[in-house]
Amino acid sequence: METQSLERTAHLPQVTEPRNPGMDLDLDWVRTAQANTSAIERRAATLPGRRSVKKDYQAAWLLKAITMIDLTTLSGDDTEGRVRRLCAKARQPVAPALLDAMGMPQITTGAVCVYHDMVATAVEALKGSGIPVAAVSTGFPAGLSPFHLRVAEIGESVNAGAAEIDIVISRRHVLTGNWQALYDEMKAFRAACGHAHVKAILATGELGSLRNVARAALVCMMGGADFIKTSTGKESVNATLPVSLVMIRAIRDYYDRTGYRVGYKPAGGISKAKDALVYLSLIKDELGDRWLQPDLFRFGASSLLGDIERQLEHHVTGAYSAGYRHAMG
Ligand SMILES: O=C[C@H](O)COP(=O)(O)O
Repeated sequence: METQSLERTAHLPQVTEPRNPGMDLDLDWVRTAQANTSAIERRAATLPGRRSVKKDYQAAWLLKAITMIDLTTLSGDDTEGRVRRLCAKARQPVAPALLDAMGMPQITTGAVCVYHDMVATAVEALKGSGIPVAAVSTGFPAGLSPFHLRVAEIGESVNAGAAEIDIVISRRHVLTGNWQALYDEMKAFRAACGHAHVKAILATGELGSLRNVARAALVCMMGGADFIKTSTGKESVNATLPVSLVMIRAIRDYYDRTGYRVGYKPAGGISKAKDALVYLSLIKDELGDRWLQPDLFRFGASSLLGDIERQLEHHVTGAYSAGYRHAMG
C-alpha cells in the first residue's frame, strides 16, 4: 500500500452505498461459478508474507481498521454490564493520550455486534454516537430453529433498534445444491429486515468446498444481501484467506454484472493487527479503495481491538525513542 492511497482513503467522507436490491435467481450463473482451489490457495499463501503497509503508515492503517470493526460479544454469559463496557469501548476505542501523541482525532468502531437480548442495552449505551448496533439472528449460530421463528427474530431485533442484522443461512441448502431454497430464504430474511442492513453469514467452514462458497455467495447477493460474511465465529474453521479471496471475487463479479456493491465481513478468529493489515491489503488489491470504508467492509472480531491497541502503543513508544535517539545524535 502506498501513502497516496492511504491519504485518499483515510479522509474520505463517510458515504453510504445504495442498498443491493438483489435480482432474479440466475441458476446458470450459480451452476457455472467456479473456484480453482489450488490457484486460490497458492495466491492466499503469498499474502501474509508480503509487506502490505510501509512501517511509517502502519499506525494510520490500524486506526482505519478500528473504524471497520464490528466490536463483538457473543457469549452465553453476556450481561448488560459487559455490553455497556463494550459500547463504551466502541465509542472510545483508543486512549485519547495515544491519539494525541499521534496527532489523530478520536474515532469509533464500525458497529457493536450482540445477540438479540442485548440489543436494547447496546442501543441505549450508544445513543448519540452514530454507532450502529448489529444483531446476530435467525437462530444464530446453527440456524436450525423453525423458519417462522427465524423470520420473527429479525423483526424483534429491528424493533429493539438494531440497524444491522447478521443472519445465518441454512447450510443444508448449499450442501444439497438447493439454490432456490437458499435464494427464497435470503429474500425472506432481507424483507424481514426492512430498513435494517442485512449481512448474510455463509458459515464457510461448513460448506464443504470453495466452489460451494462461491455459489452460496452469489445466491445470497442475488437474494439481496447488503454484506456477505464468512462465519459465525463458532464453526471449527472461521475466516480464512482462501475463503476471503473466493467471496470478494464473487462480490466483484456481482458488481460487474449489476452495478451494486456488496460489503464484505470476515469474522471469527481474526485477533492480530498484522492479520487485519493483510485483509485490508487484499481488499485494496482485489476490490479497490472504495471497499475500504465501514459501509462496505467490516471485521467481525471480539479481540482484534486489543492487539491493535498494543501495536499502536508500541508505535508511539518507538516513535518517541527514535525521536530521542535523533535528538541526542
Ligand atoms: O461475528 C463475529 C465473530 O463471532 C467474532 O469471532 P471472534 O470472537 O473469534 O473474534
